[in-house]
Amino acid sequence: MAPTKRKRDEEQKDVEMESASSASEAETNSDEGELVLASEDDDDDENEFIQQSIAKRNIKDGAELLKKTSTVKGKGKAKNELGGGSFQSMGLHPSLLRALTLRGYRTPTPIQRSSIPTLLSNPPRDLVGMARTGSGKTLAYMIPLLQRLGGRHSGVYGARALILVPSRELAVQVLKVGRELSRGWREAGDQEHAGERDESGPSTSANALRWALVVGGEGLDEQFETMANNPDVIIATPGRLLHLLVEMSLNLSTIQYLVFDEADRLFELGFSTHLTSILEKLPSSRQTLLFSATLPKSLVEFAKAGLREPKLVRLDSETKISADLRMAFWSVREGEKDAALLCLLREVIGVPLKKDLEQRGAERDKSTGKRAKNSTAGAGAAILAPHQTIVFVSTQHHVAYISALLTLAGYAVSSIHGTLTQAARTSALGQFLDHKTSVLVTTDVAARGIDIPILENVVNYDFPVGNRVFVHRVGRTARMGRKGWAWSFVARDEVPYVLDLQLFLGRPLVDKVSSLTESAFVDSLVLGPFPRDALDQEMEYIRGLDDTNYELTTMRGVMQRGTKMYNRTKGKASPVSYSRAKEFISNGKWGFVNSDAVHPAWKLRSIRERGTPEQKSGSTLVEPTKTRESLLESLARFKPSETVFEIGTRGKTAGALLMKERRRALSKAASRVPLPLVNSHQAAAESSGDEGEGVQDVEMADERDIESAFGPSTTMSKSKASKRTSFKDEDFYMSHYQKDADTERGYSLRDGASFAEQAAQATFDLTTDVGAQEAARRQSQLKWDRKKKKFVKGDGAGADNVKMIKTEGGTKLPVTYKSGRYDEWIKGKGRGREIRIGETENPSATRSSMGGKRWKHSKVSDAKPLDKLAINYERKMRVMKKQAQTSDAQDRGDAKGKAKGKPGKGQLGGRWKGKSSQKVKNELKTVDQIRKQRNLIQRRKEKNARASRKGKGKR
Ligand SMILES: Nc1ncnc2c1ncn2[C@@H]1O[C@H](COP(=O)(O)OP(=O)(O)OP(=O)(O)O)[C@@H](O)[C@H]1O
Repeated sequence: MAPTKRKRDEEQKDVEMESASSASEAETNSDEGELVLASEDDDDDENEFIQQSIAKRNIKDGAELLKKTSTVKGKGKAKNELGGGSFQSMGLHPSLLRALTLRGYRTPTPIQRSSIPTLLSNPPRDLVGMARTGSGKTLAYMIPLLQRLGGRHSGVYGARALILVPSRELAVQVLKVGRELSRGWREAGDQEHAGERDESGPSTSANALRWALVVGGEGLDEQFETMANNPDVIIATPGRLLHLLVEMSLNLSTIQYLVFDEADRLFELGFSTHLTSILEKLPSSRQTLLFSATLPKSLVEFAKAGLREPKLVRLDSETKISADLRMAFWSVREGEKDAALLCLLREVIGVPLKKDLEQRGAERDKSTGKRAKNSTAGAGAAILAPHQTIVFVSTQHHVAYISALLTLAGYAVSSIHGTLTQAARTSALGQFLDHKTSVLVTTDVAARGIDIPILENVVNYDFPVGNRVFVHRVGRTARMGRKGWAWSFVARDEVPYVLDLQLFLGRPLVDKVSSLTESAFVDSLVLGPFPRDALDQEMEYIRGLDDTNYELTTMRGVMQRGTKMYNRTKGKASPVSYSRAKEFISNGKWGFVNSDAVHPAWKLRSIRERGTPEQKSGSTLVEPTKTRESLLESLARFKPSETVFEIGTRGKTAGALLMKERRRALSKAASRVPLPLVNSHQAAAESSGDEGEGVQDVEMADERDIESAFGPSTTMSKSKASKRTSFKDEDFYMSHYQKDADTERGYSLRDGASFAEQAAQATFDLTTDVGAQEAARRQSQLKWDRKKKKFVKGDGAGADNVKMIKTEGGTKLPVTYKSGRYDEWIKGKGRGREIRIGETENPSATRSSMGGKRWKHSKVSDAKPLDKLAINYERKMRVMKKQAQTSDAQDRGDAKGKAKGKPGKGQLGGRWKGKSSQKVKNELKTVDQIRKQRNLIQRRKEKNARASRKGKGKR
C-alpha cells in the first residue's frame, strides 16, 4: 500500500492512534489520525523532554516571563515557550495563557501537546488519553475545559462540565488545579496588564466560574446548597453524584464536557452501576474524555462511556513507568514484613524519627529567628524530602497496625483508608503534604492521581494485585523529573504477581547487579533478602514493644486474620505465573538464604554511608558475616537422611522396616535407570560455566517464558529474534497473538482472570480496605431473584434486576431510592420550588450578586386592620388581644432572662426565628394526633363503603 493511501485509510479509522510524541514529533505529526510507532530512542527523547518541560515549572520565572512578554512584544521569545507546539500556539484565551504562565506552566508536556488541539477542534472530538503517571494529564483536560466554558460563569441554570474521579482526594486535587487556573479570568478588552494585579481573587466574583465538589463523606445539605448555586463544573465521585441525582432529581442535560479521570478505575465493575445510571442522564451530544496512565488499547471495555469516534492518544505505552524510578524487590516472609519495614525505614531509606525532626526544626527556628506552628514542620521539606515515604498496604487493619507500630517506633505517621471520615482523610494527607509527617500508611485509596511533588519513596508492603495497581502506586514517586525509589516486599505467595509484573514490564528479574549504582535498579527488577541479623534485631525490637503494648498484639492478630481473608478473595495472577513461581521457589531463588544472602540495594546504602566496596572489603567485620551466611545456607539446604518413621527407633518398628525396604528397592531401581536431567536449562547454564560471571539472572523474562505465557510475539529484542532458526520471517509472519499481548493484558480491566472470575472478585481489586469477611459472605450468599424465580449468587446488586448503590453508611439501597431529604432542605430554606434547567438566573436572587452574602427580609410592616363588618370580627379581636398579651409577657420574660445572662433564643418560652416558640409548629405528630387521623380515615372508608385501592390508606 502506498504510504499516502495508507495514511488516508488510517485517517478514516474510527479510532485514531497517536503514540510516542517526542517534542519534535508532536509538532510535525500533530495531524489527527497518523499512526506513529514509538521506538526506544523516541522514548528516551520523550522522557528527557518530559523532565525538561516539567522541571521548567517555576512560578517566579513565570511571573517574570509574563512581565517581559507583555512589555517586549515578540522579542526574545524562547522557541518552546512561544513557538509552535507551545501553549501560545494553541489559540488559548489570553487569561488562560496568563494563568498558565503565572503558575509556571511554560511548555506543554507531550500529552498536553497531543490532546489540547484535538479537544479544542471544531466540531468537538471525543478523546482517550493515556500517558505515564505524573505526565500532566490533569492539565491536558482542564485547559480545554476552561477554554470551552469561556472561563466564566453562565447565568443560565445547568452545569456545563462534569469530571468524574474515583477518589475524594483526587477530586479535591483536581478542584484545586481548576480553581487556580480559572482565577483572575477576564474578558478580552479588560484593561489590566499582566502581572499588575493581585492574584488572590477573580476580577468579579459574580462572573467567576463556579465549581461544585460532590464527594462522599461531606454533608448532604452543603452539597444541596452547592448544587442549587448553579455550578458550571461538577467534580464528583460516582457514588455521591448518583445519590444527589436521585435525591435532587438533578438534570444533567446541559453537560457539554464529560471527563473520566483514572477511567480504568472508574470502569471497574465496582462503579459500573453508578456510571450507567449517571450516563443515562447525560446528553448524547456531549464531548467525552477518558484519561488514565493505564488504559488498554481496546476501547470495548469503555464502550459504556458512549464515546463517538474517539481519538486515542497513547504515549509511553512502551515505558509504562518513569525512567527515573529505581526499584528494589525484597524477598520477605509474610510474618516478618513488619520487621522488614522497620529495617527498610531505618537502615535503607533512613527516615528521621519524630524527635530528630523536632530537634532539627528547633535548630532551624533558632537560626532563622522564626517559630513554626508545628514542631515537626520546622524541619521542613529540605530535611524530609529524601526520606518521605508512602507505605501501601492491603487492608484497613494493616493501616491500623502499621501506623501504631511506626508511631511506637518513633516516626511521625499519617494514615488513610476508605472508612475514615473525609475530614480525617484530608487532614492526614494535608499533614503529609506539609511535611509534618514523614510516613503515610495507606490502602489503595491514595494510589491514584495524588500529586505529591517531592515524594521519593514508595513501599509496597503488600505486593499489589495487578500490574495496573503497581504502575499507579509507584507513580506517586519519580514525578516532575525527580528521582524516586519503589521498594516492594515479596512474600512467598506473592511471587506469581512479581512474575506477572516482570512480563508486563519486559525487564529481567535478577539477584545481582553489574555495578552498584542507582541506575542499575532502573532496567531490571532486583530481588533479594534483607540481611538476617538486621531482620532479627528488628524482630527482637517488636517483641519488646509487644511486652509493653498489648493493643499492638491485638491489632496484629486482627491484621493477620484480615490478611487470610484478603488472600482468599484477592485477584489472581496468570495461571502460568503460578507454575513458574513454583519452580522459582523450589530452585531457591526466593528466600532469605541464597548465593549472596543480601539485596544489592542494602549494599548500595552501606556504600553510600560507609565508603567504597574496596574499603568495605578490607573490614574485618565481613568475615564473621560470611561464615554466618554459609552456615545459614547449609542449614537451609539440610535434608535429613531418615524419615519420621525411623527417628530414634533404630529400625525396630514396622514403619522403620518398611522405609528401609522401600529405600533399598528405590536405590536398586535408580542404579538401573540413569536419572534424567530435571532442568535441562539449568544444566546447560552450569556446563557452559555461566554461573558467577557478571550478572547472574535469577529468572529472566526470556523468550521461552514469555512464549509459554503469552505467545511468541511479546517483548523479544530484535537481535534475539534474528538469532532464531525458526521458519518464521518476523517481517511477514502474522501471528494469531497480539504483538503487545502482555502489555495489553496488564492494562486490561480483567487482568489475570476470565470475565466471570473478575466479576466475582471485582470488589476486591482495589478497594481492599472494605472488610474482607463481610464481602466474602456477600459473595457466597444466595438471594431470591423474583424475575428468574430462583436463587442467585452474588452480593445483591443486580439480583431482581434492581440496581443497588452503597450509601455513606455502607447500606445498599436501590438506585431509585429517594429519602426526601432534599425536599425537606428546600422547605427549610423557604425556597418555593426546585430550580429548572435552562432558566436564567435572577441576578438579585443569586448569592454571588450580593458578594457571597445571603439576602434576608428585614422590613416589618403592620398587618391590615380587621374589617369590623366581618362575621368573625369579635372572635378575631379576642384572639389578637390574647396573642398580644402573651407576647408582651414573653418579651418581659426575655428581658429578664437576658439581664440574668440567659440566652432567650430557641428556649422554651423564648423566641425562635422571630416567632414565639410556642407558635412553632411541632413537626412530630403526637400519639393522639396519629390515632385521630387513623380514625378519620377509617370513618371515611366506612362511609364510602368500598374497599380502598391496593396499597392506599395503609399505615
Ligand atoms: N506543562 C507543564 N509544565 C510544568 N509542570 C507541569 C505541566 N503540566 C503538569 N505539570 C506538573 O506535573 C505534575 C503532575 O501532573 P498531573 O498530576 O496532572 O499528572 P498525571 O499525569 O495526572 O499523574 P497521575 O497519572 O499520577 O494522576 C503536577 O505537579 C503538575 O503541576
